[in-house]
Amino acid sequence: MVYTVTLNPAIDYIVSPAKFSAGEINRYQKAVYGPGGKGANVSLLLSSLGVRNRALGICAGFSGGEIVRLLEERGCETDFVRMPQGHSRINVKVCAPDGEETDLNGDGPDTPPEAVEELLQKLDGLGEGDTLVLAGSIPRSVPGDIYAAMLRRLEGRGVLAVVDATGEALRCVLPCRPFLVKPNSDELGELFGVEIPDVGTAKEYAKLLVREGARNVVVSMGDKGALLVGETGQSLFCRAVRGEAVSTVGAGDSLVAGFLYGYGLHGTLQGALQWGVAAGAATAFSKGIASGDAVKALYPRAGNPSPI
Ligand SMILES: Nc1ncnc2c1ncn2[C@@H]1O[C@H](COP(=O)(O)OP(=O)(O)O)[C@@H](O)[C@H]1O
Ligand SMILES: O=P(O)(O)OC[C@H]1O[C@](O)(COP(=O)(O)O)[C@@H](O)[C@@H]1O
Repeated sequence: MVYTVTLNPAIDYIVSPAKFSAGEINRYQKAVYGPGGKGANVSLLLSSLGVRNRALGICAGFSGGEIVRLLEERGCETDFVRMPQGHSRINVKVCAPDGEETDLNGDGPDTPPEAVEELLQKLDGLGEGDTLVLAGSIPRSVPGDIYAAMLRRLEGRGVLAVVDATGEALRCVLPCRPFLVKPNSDELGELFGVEIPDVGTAKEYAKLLVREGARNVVVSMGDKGALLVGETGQSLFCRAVRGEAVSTVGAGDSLVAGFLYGYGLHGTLQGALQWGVAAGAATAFSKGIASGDAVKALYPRAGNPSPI
């Protein structure tokens, strides 16, 4: 069974004004909104692909209730810790007519240690055959090494760990030997204080994450595609599917969901990467997270990942 954890879920509110200039009134006609936050997005797409999973996390207030309701409405099993104070964030995504996207992502509500402890206890039942996806930002009030603490708590239980995090939260999980980490190229660059202009540079720095403990690293590179570097020295690149991007919000989370779906289907990193790239594109080509059917329809257009 796959479990996703979203410490900082959100309602994603996506608007596409006819013009967008900072400092001015920008009017839009219709908004698309849905449950968001990285783990929640992974759960949404896995459910739509028919992979049984449970979305865990911490939420608060009216928006937290709505996030859970929307997830369940779309077929997800949920088990969120609900906090009595504050409210989960509403992240506004502005898609400008020139294709540029602006994200306004909140900090999230104050999250006391008791809420975190309640969540940790929910993880105690995981064991052999389970996959745990830890994804997204950590609210300020929660210790920055919480993902590493979760993985240490599960050590020796045979749980496959996937981490989509940034900065120190990512770095400190590496000694726990996660099965997969998925920075995008900007996040990988930030970790080392460098720019990642091309696949060759991405490979060089992904290898360093493997040396620090990651078993596999997927570097997502937007409309270029995605690179995988594995602990066996294997590196594969899969070019992005060509098409017109509508909104790339959730493309990275979709890549993670597609990767897990493909890994379950084929049992190979190559198959996993190809499904991941198809899923990322399917979401980039739609507003909001793509449906499982859209991912399956796009899969034949995703090229075979090849050694690089
Ligand atoms: N414009 C696009 N066209 C085709 N595929 C895309 C596009 N943007 C993203 N993708 C696919 O989705 C994956 C994840 O997107 P990316 O933007 O790198 O992740 P994140 O959302 O984490 O920044 C990419 O590796 C790519 O395969
Ligand atoms: O937790 P963070 O890093 O603030 O990110 C949250 C945002 O990222 C998303 O999960 C989308 O992530 P990706 O575009 O990286 O896949 C949104 O749903 C959400 O608003």
